[in-house]
Amino acid sequence: MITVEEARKLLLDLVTPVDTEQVPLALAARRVLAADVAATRDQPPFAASSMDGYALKSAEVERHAMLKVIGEAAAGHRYGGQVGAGQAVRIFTGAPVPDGADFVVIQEDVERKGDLITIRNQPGDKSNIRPAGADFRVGQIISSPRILRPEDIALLAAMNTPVVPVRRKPVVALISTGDELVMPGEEPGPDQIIASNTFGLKAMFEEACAHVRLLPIARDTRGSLATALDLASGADLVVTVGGASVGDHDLVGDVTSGLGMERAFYKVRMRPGKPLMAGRLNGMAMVGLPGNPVSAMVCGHIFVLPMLQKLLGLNPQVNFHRATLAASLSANGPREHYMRATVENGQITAFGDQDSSLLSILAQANALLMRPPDDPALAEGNQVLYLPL
Ligand SMILES: Nc1nc2c(c(=O)[nH]1)N[C@H]1C(S)=C(S)[C@@H](COP(=O)(O)OP(=O)(O)OC[C@H]3O[C@@H](n4cnc5c(N)ncnc54)[C@H](O)[C@@H]3O)O[C@H]1N2
Ligand code: MOO
Repeated sequence: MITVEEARKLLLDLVTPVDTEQVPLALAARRVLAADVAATRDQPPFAASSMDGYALKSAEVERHAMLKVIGEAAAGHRYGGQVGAGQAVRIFTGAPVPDGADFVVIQEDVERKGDLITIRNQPGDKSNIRPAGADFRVGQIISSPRILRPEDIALLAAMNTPVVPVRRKPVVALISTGDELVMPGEEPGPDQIIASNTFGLKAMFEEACAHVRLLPIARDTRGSLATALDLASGADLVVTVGGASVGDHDLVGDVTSGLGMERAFYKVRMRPGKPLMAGRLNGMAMVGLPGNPVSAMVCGHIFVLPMLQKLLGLNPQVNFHRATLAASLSANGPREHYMRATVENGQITAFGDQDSSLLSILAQANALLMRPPDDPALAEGNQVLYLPL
């Protein structure tokens, strides 16, 4: 059996970055920027007032000075003239500072009567002027690749970028397998349960910027599975859930082999998630996840998310954090173990029952505590690694 690290490497070898597309800025949030974007203007494009007040010459700023107001500059409407000695221009936040002025006295420090102002309080040294280009200059770059956050979107907008080059969303076809499954909302028969994995995985992959095609549940027959796999064609990645183990009704391995899959590996030294398989099927990367609900979700985090990152042109990574054990742990077996756990204030506690069918415990967890293979028993207070959920 191969290690988690080896499996991840083989999985990443199955995918290459998808092509790019142009999307309107308003639809670019959470997409992956595919090329550097350069500012096409300076911001602000002119020296601008940062306060409401009066623009004048700094040399004339002193308590009791009296100046004549000769005009007004508002945001979007500059004052076209020149500010001379003894003169001031009424100015508002965001307005271009008129020629001749190099200081803005805030209106709270001024008393106005008609066209005359008197500086009542000594203004500080701050000029209240933002120089042209203070925020960014023409040519300043937003570098790719990056997932566009609302903060990046605001900057792209300010740089006057109405259309943004992003990676197309990788298409993931998701197939649940099993006679026991019905869709949420359907009436399950007495021996049936509700398909949960595909919905959890769909949410996970969509959060990672994939376009997910949820295909009909494949029944435990070769024909049904082959039909579902056929419906997957055209996807960048096909993910099956269940039917990966050794039981008589676990058909994914057989059926994909029959369809010509070049298998990359089967089985990983990991818990949960041992019966994981992967390969290349009809030009698509194919991952067969184990059916146990927690196994499928954990494998989604550990293996499929890095594949999506690579498809999106990002550097694939699984970022472990460190925490202190709040309760002791018994020795680990030979498989790398991902334990559902809660982290609070740097203290981590694994749940007592780690059965891979227990979604209710997964939903309470906010971390997967990682135990390396053959890790010895650990006392409270030891440092461990975990993945935040
Ligand atoms: N003799 C052995 N039996 C099993 C082994 C083994 O090594 N030898 N491995 C166990 C491990 S570990 C896992 S994990 C499971 C994986 O089995 P499959 O991938 O074949 O999954 P299924 O048998 O189809 O289902 C397992 C379990 O999960 C439920 N399931 C499946 N799909 C869904 C879904 N979409 N939503 C909700 N629940 C789902 C299914 O009903 C089963 O209860 O094999 C062990 N057995
Ligand atoms: O790997 Mo199974 O995923 O241990 O439950």
